[in-house]
Amino acid sequence: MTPHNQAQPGDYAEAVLLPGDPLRAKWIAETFLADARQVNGVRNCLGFTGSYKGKRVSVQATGMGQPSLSIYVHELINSYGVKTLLRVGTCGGLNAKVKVRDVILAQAASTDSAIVKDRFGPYNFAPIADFGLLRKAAEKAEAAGLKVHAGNMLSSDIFYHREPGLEGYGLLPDHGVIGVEMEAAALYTLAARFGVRALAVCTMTDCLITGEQIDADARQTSLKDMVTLALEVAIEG
Ligand SMILES: O=P(O)(O)O[C@H]1O[C@H](CO)[C@@H](O)[C@H]1O
Ligand SMILES: O=c1cc[nH]c(=O)[nH]1
Repeated sequence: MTPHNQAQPGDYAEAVLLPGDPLRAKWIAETFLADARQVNGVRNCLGFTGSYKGKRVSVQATGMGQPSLSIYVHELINSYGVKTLLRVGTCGGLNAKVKVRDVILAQAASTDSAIVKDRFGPYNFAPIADFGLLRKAAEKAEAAGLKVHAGNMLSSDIFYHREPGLEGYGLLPDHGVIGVEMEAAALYTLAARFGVRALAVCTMTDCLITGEQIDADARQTSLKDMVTLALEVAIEG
């Protein structure tokens, strides 16, 4: 047990899906997992373990932002022996090629966060996805006919910028950064630090160029493709 997790050793599978939203964790457990049981409820940051296609898988909410994700991921790795971490998130779109409901595989995660910057002194560390997970996700998405984009994500500490639309993102969209969310860079940095595997898979739910958004119902259905993809990758080990 940890300050943020009441699960016992062995309660988590080696592969864990990581949504920001605790209710998404519950929805994933209820919708996709067989024999799911809740393993964590501290702060309502819900965690569940069950099975998908006969293989043991867990899902744990991380809350929003890199400090919150870092706590859950640090503990999952160091107290519960988790080896494969798959973020299943939502993101904003920074590139006209990425349409609402498309899935982004975060090949790398740029960031404005001190949580990554302060760790490396004079160096600019590049947080990157595990190549094996990324390749597997890309292959499975293609086989399933899913519209996915692999590319550079921004993990920002800021949701509401003062400037409208793309203006808050400086030169990043011109340098191939295609989406913005709030956790992947910390996830990749912790995975590198502790020698485990991580990939962030995000559904684009609001386009910062056109202002188009999907409503809550459409959000749920469109997240199904992303969650199925992440589960398929998770069970292959
Ligand atoms: O939908 P989730 O996984 O929470 O991800 C995105 O949504 C939240 C902001 O609304 C941030 O956590 C961001 O990364
Ligand atoms: O962090 C996020 C998540 C979804 N949409 C955004 O614009 N930002």
